[in-house]
Order: sequence, then C-alpha cells, then structure tokens
Amino acid sequence: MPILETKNLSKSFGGLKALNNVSIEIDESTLTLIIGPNGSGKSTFINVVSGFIPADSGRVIFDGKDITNKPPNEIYNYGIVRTFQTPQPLKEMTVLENLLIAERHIGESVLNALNYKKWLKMEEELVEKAFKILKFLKIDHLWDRKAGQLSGGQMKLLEIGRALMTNPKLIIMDEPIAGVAPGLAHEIFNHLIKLKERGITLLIVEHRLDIVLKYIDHLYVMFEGEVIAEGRGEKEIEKVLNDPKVLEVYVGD
Ligand SMILES: Nc1ncnc2c1ncn2[C@@H]1O[C@H](COP(=O)(O)OP(=O)(O)OP(=O)(O)O)[C@@H](O)[C@H]1O
Repeated sequence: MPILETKNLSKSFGGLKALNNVSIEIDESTLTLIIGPNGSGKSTFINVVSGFIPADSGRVIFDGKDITNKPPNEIYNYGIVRTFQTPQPLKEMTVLENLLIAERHIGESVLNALNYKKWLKMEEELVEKAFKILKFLKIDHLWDRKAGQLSGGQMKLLEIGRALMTNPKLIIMDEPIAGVAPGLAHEIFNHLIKLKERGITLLIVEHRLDIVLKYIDHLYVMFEGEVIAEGRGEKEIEKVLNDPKVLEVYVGD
C-alpha cells in the first residue's frame, strides 16, 4: 500500500488549470522526484498535498487516511512536513534555537509548563534530540551560530534539521539543493538516503537531475498540470528520460 496517494487532483487559478487530474502513488521509505519545466504545476501539487492550497477536486490519501483540504497544521500532525525553496529560519535565532522551536510539542500544554521539573526534563530531552540531528547533519559545530549567518548550503541543512525535529513520516522538499555547490548537494542527498533507510519517505521537487538521478527510486514528470510520464527503478526511470514526450517538453525550457 502506498503511503501517499493522490486521486485525480485538480486545481485551477482563474482559467488556468495548474493541476489536471493528477494521480500519483508513493511507496513508504522511498525517494520520489517530481520534475517538469517551469509552470508545470509541481509547486501547486506539493502545496495542495501539504494543505497550503485547497484542491478543487480529487483526493489526497496519506497513510490510509483522507487528508484532502485539511489545514496545514492538521496535515503536519499526521506526519507530513515540508521544506521550502527559500529556507525560512528565524535569522536572529541560533541554529539550536531554530531546531527547538520546530518541535511540535513545545509549549503544548500549559500544565506541563507549570510543572517546572517536568518542563526542565522535556527541555533537556529536546536539546538532546536537536543535537543528535545536528550531529547527523554534521552541523553540530554551528549550534550557536545565528541562522542568518549561515551559508546557503548550511541553511538547507538547517531546514532539513527543522523538519526532522517533528519526527515526520513524509518530508516534502521544494528544491533542496537549489543554489548549493555540487559537493554539498551530494552530501545533502546522502543524508536523505540515510533518512530513507530509517523509514522516512521523501517527495522532492528538484531541477538538478544530473545530481539527484542516482539517488531516486521513483520519477514523475509533469507538464501543463498533468503527469506525462512515470517510472520506478533504474530501468523505468531511464525509459522515462528517453521518452519522446518528456524530451519534447524540455526543448526550449
Ligand atoms: N497563486 C497563484 N495564482 C495564479 N496562478 C498561479 C498561482 N500559483 C501558480 N499559478 C500558476 O499555475 C501554474 C503552475 O505553477 P507552479 O508554480 O505550480 O509550477 P512549477 O512547476 O512549480 O514551476 P516552477 O518550476 O517554476 O516552480 C503556472 O502557470 C503558474 O503561473
């Protein structure tokens, strides 16, 4: 059973069909890539799945539950987290603080906050968890650096760290390596592969196919709001990339 499934998802902006009957299936613990020329509907698709934009019609099923058009915070509670093309850390806060505020339970209960000892223990556990994640991403040495002082690549890693604080089942990423130098881009994908091995599912929109191709399990190609090709595994993915329909949409892109 796929962990994420969309059925005939459609969304128009005025007269423009940004999504036209998009149906996809994503298996658990896999890395799926969506590509397509500018304006093909990729961002709209992930915005609808993560609840930022309502669909006009169609369904989104996650982990067996219908989550269509639920608000982002509810979708987040199901275990879906998304990262943005432009990372959005709080620039005046440190790397560690940015992780701490990303965790979903913080400040959850006023009663817990009033119980000082319990609160302190929760804080300690949270800091421990944040450091584990920073170590995993190899940015623990930057823990007290203000987020605004990080390089573009480090900010992308921080964005992944913030996502991991929420114990996600599915991470949806919008261009996780845009503007990142190749060395660090490969490093980021090596981290993502390890997350996949730990059972996290990854859905990624990214233009830099040359870098990401060797890491992906499943590929979707979108054009003008529709899925025009799809393939799982090395052989099928190669076929997709040589599909005349796919080659045609990339001419002049
Ligand atoms: N809020 C909006 N209002 C009106 N039109 C929109 C809106 N968001 C997207 N569109 C239009 O919907 C179409 C799909 O856009 P979308 O951003 O989803 O494409 P994309 O594949 O993510 O493109 P890119 O690779 O450039 O990010 C485009 O024609 C875009 O102009």
